[in-house]
This record gives sequence, structure tokens and C-alpha cells, in this order.
Amino acid sequence: MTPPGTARTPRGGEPLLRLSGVSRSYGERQALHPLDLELFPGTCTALFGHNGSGKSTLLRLACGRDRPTTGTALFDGRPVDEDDPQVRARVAVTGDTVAFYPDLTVREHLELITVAHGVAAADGWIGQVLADRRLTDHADQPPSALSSGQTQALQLAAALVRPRDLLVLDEPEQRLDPSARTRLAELLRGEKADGVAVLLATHQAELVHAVADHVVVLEDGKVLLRGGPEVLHELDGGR
Ligand SMILES: Nc1ncnc2c1ncn2[C@@H]1O[C@H](COP(=O)(O)OP(=O)(O)OP(=O)(O)O)[C@@H](O)[C@H]1O
Repeated sequence: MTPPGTARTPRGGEPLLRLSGVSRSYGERQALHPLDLELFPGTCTALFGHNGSGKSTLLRLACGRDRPTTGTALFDGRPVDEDDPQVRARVAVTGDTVAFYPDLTVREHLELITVAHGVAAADGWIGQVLADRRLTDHADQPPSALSSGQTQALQLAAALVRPRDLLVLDEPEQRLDPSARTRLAELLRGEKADGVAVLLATHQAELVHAVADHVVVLEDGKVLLRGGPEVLHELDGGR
């Protein structure tokens, strides 16, 4: 479900994202030990692990918000940097870090994003994204009037109204009710079908089983397990 007029860059079997030996230290603390990861268009990789295991650290490296202490992070063959116009145009990121303007409505936020990304005929498209995320009734309210689950839905909507080849999501299931979680899984399957590469961090095994092709389980910044979603069965109690 990509915005009208979006032309996905054709690719020849190369990973869209390639992390080679990336690690991240904060002073003495090694938050992430060297790790390799490749992400292909139309596939989803899920990062799974306890609080503090390094998931968000890895996501920040993957979307160019942070630089690895060692190793390289390449998006479409170029070092990934959120200030690179190519990356800004093609990588959509959601998480708690999206800031909202207190004096703009929900709809105006989405309009601003579509204008910034040059989405044509955006009105109908915004209406559809608002409806899909159950935000239509709140479209003319400021974000401060939203519940926490609705705020999470707006974070997601902000990524969906714009073009993207890579979608990076940090715990998108947080604060969503069961039906919204089901719609989230459907949405992410649709993203894959559209050829978008999806990288997400999650605490929800159900979401992993519903959408992920590949799972990386992190523990204390190291890869504990990796493989298909079935590797989660190897964790205590399936987590
Ligand atoms: N800016 C920072 N400065 C110092 N340490 C940090 C910083 N960011 C993260 N860390 C540390 O790195 C480790 C990994 O943190 P990270 O946020 O990646 O974990 P996470 O798996 O995303 O956790 P959660 O599930 O709670 O979101 C933690 O020990 C954390 O304290």
C-alpha cells in the first residue's frame, strides 16, 4: 500500500540493506557486538530480545541515525546516513522519536509529510491511511488529543503516507489493542507484497510468526539465535 505515483527502484537480487560487522559501543559499554545482516526487498527481518538487548541500537544503525563503532552499514550500496537525500526519500522510520507539532492537526501532519515527499493527489491517499489506522474521527484534532494507541497509529500513518523502499519500525505493536495488532500484521504483509523491505524490533512473538521471514534474537548485544520464525520456539517458553 504505497502512495500513488511511487516507482520502486528496480533491483537485481542485491540486498537493499547490508550490515557488515557492525557494532556499537557507548564508552566502555558494548551495546552491540559485531553483526552481519542483509535485508532484501519484499522481505521482513524481526529483531527479538529482552529490554536492553540491542534492538533499537541496531535499528538506529540500519536507518542511518547513528554510526557504527566498527563495520559498515550500506543502503543500496551507499553508507547509510539519515542526512543523505536518497535515504530520506526511501527509508521510512517509526518509533517513539517522531515529534509532533502541537498546533497542527493529525491530518495536517500527514499533509506536511506528503508535501515534503512530493506525493501527488495526496488528499484521497491521506484519507485512506487515516481510515485504515482508525484515525478518521480524530483527523481534525491535535496529536495531544489522541490516546496512546492512537498516537502509535499516527506514528505508523506518518510512515505510510510517504514513499518508501525500507520501513524500519521499533516495537510497532506497543499500545495497540488486539484488533489493531491484527491490522498491523496485515499491513506489514502488504508492505512485503509491495516489495518494501521491513526491519522491525518487537517483543511480540505473534507478530514475528505473522510477518517475519528472518529473525535475529539478541541477548546482551550478541546474536543468540537467528533463522526463520521457528527459532523462537527454542527460547524459554517460546517467549
Ligand atoms: N545513548 C546511549 N548511551 C549509553 N548507553 C546506551 C545508549 N543507548 C543505548 N544504550 C545501552 O545499550 C544497550 C542496548 O540498548 P537498546 O536500546 O538497543 O536495547 P533494546 O533491545 O532496544 O531495548 P528495549 O526492548 O528496552 O527497547 C542498553 O544497555 C542501553 O542501556
